[in-house]
Amino acid sequence: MEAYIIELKDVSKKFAEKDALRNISLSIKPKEFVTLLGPSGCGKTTTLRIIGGFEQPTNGELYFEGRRINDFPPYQRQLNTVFQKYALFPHLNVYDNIAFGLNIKKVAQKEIEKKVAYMLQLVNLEGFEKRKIHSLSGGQQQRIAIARALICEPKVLLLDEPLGALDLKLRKEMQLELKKMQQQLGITFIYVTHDQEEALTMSDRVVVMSDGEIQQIGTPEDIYNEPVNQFVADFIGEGNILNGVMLEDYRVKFEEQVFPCIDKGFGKNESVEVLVRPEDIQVVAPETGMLQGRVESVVFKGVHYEIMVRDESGVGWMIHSIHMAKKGDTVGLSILPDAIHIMKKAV
Ligand SMILES: Nc1ncnc2c1ncn2[C@@H]1O[C@H](COP(=O)(O)OP(=O)(O)OP(=O)(O)O)[C@@H](O)[C@H]1O
Repeated sequence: MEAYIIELKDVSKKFAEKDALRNISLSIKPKEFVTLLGPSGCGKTTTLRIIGGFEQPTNGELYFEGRRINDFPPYQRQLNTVFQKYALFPHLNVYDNIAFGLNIKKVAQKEIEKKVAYMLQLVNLEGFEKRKIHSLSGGQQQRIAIARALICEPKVLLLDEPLGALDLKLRKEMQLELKKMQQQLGITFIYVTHDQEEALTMSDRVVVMSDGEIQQIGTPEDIYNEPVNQFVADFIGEGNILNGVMLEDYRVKFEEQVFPCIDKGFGKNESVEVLVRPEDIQVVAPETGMLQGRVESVVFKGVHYEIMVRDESGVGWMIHSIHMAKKGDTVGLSILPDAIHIMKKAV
């Protein structure tokens, strides 16, 4: 078996004068759950459409199990797509919608019955065979769309914001269900979303994109804990980012406690960005803190308090803590060296 099921090599896409994608290279392994994540307009859908064969790259190569497929039409690629809008046939019932692809292929009716039953069980809608599409909720319709896409057993399923139209609670439920389905079937999923939490919850690897380029590819832990630049740090979760810090100043500022993390290939006089996540800062007594400051605000967020502290040099710090603090109090802030992430400064 090929090491990669899908490979994009230096893929670019121009629409008129607009660069929608610039030199995208991406290798996806069989059975991986890979998510393309980024803000609106960054090129996620264009990447997916190029993989699906609905769009031709302006430059670059596309491989499926090691074979170049640039010139293959969509129906000759062993993949299928689920869109945000379910695109079901309103005049057919649930059974006929799911069976559609197999009917086209003239598969025996007995076989189709068995497979539709399995699919309905997989998407948790047993007994829905005869239901009309318009009588289903949004979540149910999307499950049918997923069943319809999976019944032909594609090797790769492309999903373009498939949960975008659902409310938050249902979305979260479906995230877990989709992940379970993907593991059960052993199919490669390439998933598009602009929701960072969704990407972190579901993916084996996340591809963070901005403005037609890949910023970082990594496991959810990698991109959360070790973002390579300010864009990724900002987009994934919340963080305190100190801009343009000189490592020398920074060492002095944190009283040498952070010296170990300077050994990461950055020069001592290099200007860098420093990221500290809000949950990695502890509010302590003023005399024991690395920094001292005044509490500016405290907001209860359900699982934690969001505390804003302005330090003596005027830098504002956001802290997530399970302990309350009092507005106006002078406090100390303590940060473990491992929680201080140094990133390349944006050019
Ligand atoms: N058919 C097209 N003609 C011209 N420009 C296009 C076309 N399709 C996409 N674009 C442009 O290419 C860029 C990338 O679009 P794309 O739809 O891939 O982004 P996206 O990250 O999926 O955004 P969203 O989350 O809003 O769907 C955008 O600037 C978009 O306007």
